[in-house]
Amino acid sequence: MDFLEALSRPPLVLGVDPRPMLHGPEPLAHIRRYTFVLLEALAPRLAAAKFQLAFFEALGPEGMALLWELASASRVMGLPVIFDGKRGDIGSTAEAYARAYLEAFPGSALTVNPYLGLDALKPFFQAASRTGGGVFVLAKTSNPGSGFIQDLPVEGRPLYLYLAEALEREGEGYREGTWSRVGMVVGATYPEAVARVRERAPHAPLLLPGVGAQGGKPLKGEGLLLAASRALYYPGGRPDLKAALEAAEALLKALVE
Ligand SMILES: O=C(O)c1cc(=O)[nH]c(=O)n1[C@@H]1O[C@H](COP(=O)(O)O)[C@@H](O)[C@H]1O
Repeated sequence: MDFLEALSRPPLVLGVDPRPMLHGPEPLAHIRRYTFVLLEALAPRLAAAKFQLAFFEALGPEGMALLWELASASRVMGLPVIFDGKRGDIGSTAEAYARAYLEAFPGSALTVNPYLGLDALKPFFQAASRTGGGVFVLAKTSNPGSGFIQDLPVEGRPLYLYLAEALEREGEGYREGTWSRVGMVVGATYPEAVARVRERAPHAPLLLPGVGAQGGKPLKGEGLLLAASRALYYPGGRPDLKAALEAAEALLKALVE
């Protein structure tokens, strides 16, 4: 399955950011069961599942084994997998990150950090091209302090728009029809930034995290993938299958109608 097919699925992304303290005396076993059931129930209603690597890394080697298992299961269910790792390094190391998360682990797409420059992003784009995957480059992040660097003025516009223009140009070489494999992350907490990035980068899939727990509201539009982690995975602050399904339906209703 090509990652770009995610753009024609329902525009909701389930963030899987497991907190072991919420899962009782045998947290890994409970996280495995809960996530499997949730994925099975929601797979046809989602664009993708997004696994935040930090939460699995924090569980040690067993956490990484669980990540592999859950991501593989998602792919078997026909659900694209976004690994949220915000990776970025010099080109030769970026190649290893790309192999790790777009090939060795069954990722369809990976979030990456642009701080090192375009040469350091290229290995990710090339890997995505090889694997039928996607890359989401951080443009305007959802956190309150993202403007410290990302809003700095560059030739009359904020840095994140300068970046969006450069990535739209770069992404042209990785475009298949309407959509490029070079996407961007823009926080749903900054709807005006989403509109400005979309204007400058009409072919970039945009991943919009920050819905719910961070105060972001559902935003509709072509190529926008709305991501929620706590609001979907822990509605009411804890694992709750029924409430999670209801939360997904409510978000989908707001997105599709
Ligand atoms: O790349 C991301 O997914 C991301 C980018 C961003 O700007 N803000 C952001 O919150 N995220 C991730 O999206 C998830 C948000 O979690 P919730 O606030 O629980 O929905 C976390 O896994 C964050 O690491």
